[in-house]
Amino acid sequence: MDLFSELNDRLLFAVPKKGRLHEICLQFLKGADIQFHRKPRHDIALVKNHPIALVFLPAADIAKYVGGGRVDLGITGQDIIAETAASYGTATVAHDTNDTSNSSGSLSPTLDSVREVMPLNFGQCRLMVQTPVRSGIENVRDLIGKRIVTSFEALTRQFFTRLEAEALGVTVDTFREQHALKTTVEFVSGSVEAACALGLADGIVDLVESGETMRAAGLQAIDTIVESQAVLIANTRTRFPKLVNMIQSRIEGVIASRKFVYITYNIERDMLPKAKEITPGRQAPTINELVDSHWLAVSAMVLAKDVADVMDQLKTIGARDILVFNISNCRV
Ligand SMILES: Nc1ncnc2c1ncn2[C@@H]1O[C@H](COP(=O)(O)OP(=O)(O)OP(=O)(O)O)[C@@H](O)[C@H]1O
Ligand SMILES: O=P(O)(O)OC[C@H]1O[C@H](OP(=O)(O)OP(=O)(O)O)[C@H](O)[C@@H]1O
Repeated sequence: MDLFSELNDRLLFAVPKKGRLHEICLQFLKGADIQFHRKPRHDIALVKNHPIALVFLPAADIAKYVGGGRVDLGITGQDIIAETAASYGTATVAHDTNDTSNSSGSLSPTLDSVREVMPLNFGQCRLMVQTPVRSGIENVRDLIGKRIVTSFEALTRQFFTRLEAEALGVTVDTFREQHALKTTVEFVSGSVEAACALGLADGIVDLVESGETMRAAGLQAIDTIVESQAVLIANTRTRFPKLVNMIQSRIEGVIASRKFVYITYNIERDMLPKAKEITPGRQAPTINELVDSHWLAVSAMVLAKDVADVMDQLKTIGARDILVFNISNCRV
C-alpha cells in the first residue's frame, strides 16, 4: 500500500520538526510508547503500534494544519496559536464542539475548530516588546510611529493597533475604520535581536525565556504581549476521538512522571506525624513496619523540584536511609 492510502486510516499527529520543542516532543512520544521509525529526510513516519502517523512540521505551521482539519493533533506553542489566530483575525482558539464528523482537509483560514487539549509544562517563554537599553525607551507608547521588527507580525500589529487606538481615545474598530497604523511592523524569520544593532529597528518583539539573548544584544523588555508554553492541540472534528483521549492520558502520565519523584526512608515510630507532614504524598504516604523494630518505612511521591528540601527536612527529624527514585511512567 502507498503512503497516501496508508494515511487515510490513521490519526495524523503533528510534531515540531526542529528547534526548541523538537527534542522534548520525541521524549514525550517515547514515554507514551508511540513507536515509529523516521527515515532520513522523511517528514511523515508511520507509528508501528497504533493507527497514527507522525507529521514533522515547523512549529510555526502546526496550529494552521490542525485548524485546517487534515491533521488531528499537534504539539506547538501558545505563542504560535495566538499568532495564527491573530493572522486570521480571530482572537482566541475556540473550544470543543463535540462534532466528530469528517473534516474538510483544507488549510482554511480559521482556528474555530482547534481545541487546546492540555498544557505540556515545557517551552515556557514570553513574547515581549524590547528596546535597546541605550535608547532610553521604557514605555511602549514611545514606540508609536517607530520601526518594529519581529517574527510575530500579526500579534505585533494587533498590539500596536490597540496601543494607538488607546492613545487616540478611540475603539479598535473605529481606529481600523478611520486611521492607518503609524508604527511600522516588519517581519524577519530569525535572529530578531540583531535588528536594532543593525539600525533596522527602534524596537523588537521576540521571545524571552532566561533573558540571556536579550541582554547579550543590549536590549531590555518593556512589555509582554503573550505568555506561552507548549500545548497539545486537537481538531474538534477529528475522526479519532478515542485515540486522542488515549494519547492525552499517556502524555499526562509522562508529565506526571517528570514532575514527581518517589522517596522512601526509615523513621522512628514517634516521628511519624512529622514525617507525614513533610511527605504527605498525593493521597497519603505508604507506611510499612520494619521487622522487630520501632522503626517504620515510609514511601511517597514528592514534587521533583522540592526533593532536596524535603530530604533536608527528613534528616532533621532523624530519618535514615533516604532514597529517591525517578518515575519512568505513571498514571495519577
Ligand atoms: N527560548 C525559548 N524558551 C522556551 N521556549 C521557546 C524559546 N524559544 C522558542 N520557544 C518555543 O518554541 C517554539 C519554536 O521556536 P523555535 O525558535 O525553536 O522554532 P523554529 O523557528 O522552528 O526553530 P529554529 O529557531 O531552530 O529555526 C516557539 O514558538 C516557542 O513556543
Ligand atoms: O531568553 P533566552 O533564554 O535567551 O531565549 C530567547 C531566545 O530563544 C529563541 O530563539 P532560539 O534560540 O530558539 O533561536 P532563533 O533566534 O533562531 O529563533 C528566541 O527567539 C530568543 O532569541
